[in-house]
Amino acid sequence: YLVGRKHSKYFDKAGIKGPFRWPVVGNAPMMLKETPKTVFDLQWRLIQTHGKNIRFQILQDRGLMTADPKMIEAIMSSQQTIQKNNLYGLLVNWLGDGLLLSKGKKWFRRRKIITPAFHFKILEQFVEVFDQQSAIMVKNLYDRADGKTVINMFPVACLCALDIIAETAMGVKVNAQLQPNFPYVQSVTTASAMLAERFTNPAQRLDVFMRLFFSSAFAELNANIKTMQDFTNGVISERRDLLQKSMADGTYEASNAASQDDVGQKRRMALLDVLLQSTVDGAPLSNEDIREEVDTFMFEGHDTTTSSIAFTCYLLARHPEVQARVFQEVRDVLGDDKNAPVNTQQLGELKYLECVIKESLRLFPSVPIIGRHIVEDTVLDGKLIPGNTDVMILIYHAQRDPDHFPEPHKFVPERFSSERKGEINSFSYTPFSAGPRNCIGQKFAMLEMKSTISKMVRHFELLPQGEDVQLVLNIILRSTTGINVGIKPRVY
Ligand code: HEM
Repeated sequence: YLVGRKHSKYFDKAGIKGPFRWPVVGNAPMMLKETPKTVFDLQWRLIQTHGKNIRFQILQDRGLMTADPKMIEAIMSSQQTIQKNNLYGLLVNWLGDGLLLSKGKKWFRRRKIITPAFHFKILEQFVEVFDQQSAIMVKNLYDRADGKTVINMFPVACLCALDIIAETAMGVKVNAQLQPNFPYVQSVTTASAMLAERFTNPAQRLDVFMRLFFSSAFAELNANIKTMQDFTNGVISERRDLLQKSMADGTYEASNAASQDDVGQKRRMALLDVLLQSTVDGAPLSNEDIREEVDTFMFEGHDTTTSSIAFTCYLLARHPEVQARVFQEVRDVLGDDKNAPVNTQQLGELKYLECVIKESLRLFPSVPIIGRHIVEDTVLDGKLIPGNTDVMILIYHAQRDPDHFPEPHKFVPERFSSERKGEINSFSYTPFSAGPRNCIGQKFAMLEMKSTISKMVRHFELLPQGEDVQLVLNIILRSTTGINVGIKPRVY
């Protein structure tokens, strides 16, 4: 009761309003009729009625939703507000204290150690992997390239993204695209789907309820998590042994670039190798520390890029004039040999494609909402926000705010052109978050997306086949109707 009084007092003083709250239960009754499909509309109505900062209460939990760039800036820029909220707890059995979930000193130290793993020199060697795996993706699509067959791009891009992240994070090929029933691949896809289900189904939120009412699903989820962790642990031990052996026999090269192996083949550093060589206060990271981080890359690094690759293909299929411009640029930069591999410099020259991806991430941000927990009373954008408040940053709505984006629902890649630089308020557009807790994989993701999407456009004309998307918040942004296109081989 006292917590409630304090929140009411502070929110009133800050002029933050919200929908009617019932005694004790707050806004819980309003939420009963909402689903992950209706949540975006609900938030939009709340913004229209109460403004861009909205207070809410679900039972004893008090919260603030915001789509206000000034408030978003205050939250994202501050070191005081980097703790995640309870919803992320669903991921803890798999990701442990990895970078996405950790807090306080542990997060700070880990972030410092992991940052060099995403150095440009490391990312540069991954471009070959992006290229090879996207080549497999397009090759697999040719038998459906009749211009009529409806292709849901989500599962297609998902297997490609899984192959890419496994090879770059762990240095192993899992061949998801060639043999999707490989146990590790099955476990990642099954566990991701089951976690998404838990996310959308309030009855499955708490482990105790899962254990009591969904015991077989819970056992299946845990078995899949175990399969993934056993696999990651195996890879880590193997690569630690290799590293120690090479140090012992003098063949170790402490470098962040690719080196040659015994048979003269180029050996790539995986993100995991960088972590194996890192130390905290002189001591190496333990296998368990590394496991949490590698699993975090596997999780954060595949569904997000999948969603973005799929939505970008969808938008290109439905905007032929934009697609024609992308195709022209791709031909100008990459040439007419569809199968010639692409390098980092060329990807850097695909400037219009970059605008297209950015605009696609504006309309369809893979991470449409970020949650934080404000632990102590904190002044944010001149407003005193009480401690013990859950925050939801409504990235999706901030990025469709008509005050900041004229014709907000229209797909206009030119918004991001260099001539119009500076027109977009940085905190109304944050698909990768911003500030100290932003996405560490942003550059990795951009290179990967440019590689896969340019490959699609080089090989196929994308056509507007299939149902339109029906957005649903399901950890990341997905569509209940698929993210559909048709494809026709390009002849040139
Ligand atoms: C289109 C692709 C991607 C999008 C839109 C995206 C978006 C985001 C966002 C919004 C956050 C902040 C989450 C929060 O505050 O709760 C985040 C964090 C993170 N992302 Fe990404 N991400 C993408 C790809 C990747 C990739 C490819 C990797 C790894 C290879 C990655 C690794 C991470 C990690 C480790 C964090 C946690 C960082 C920290 O808390 O210090 N992401 N990402």
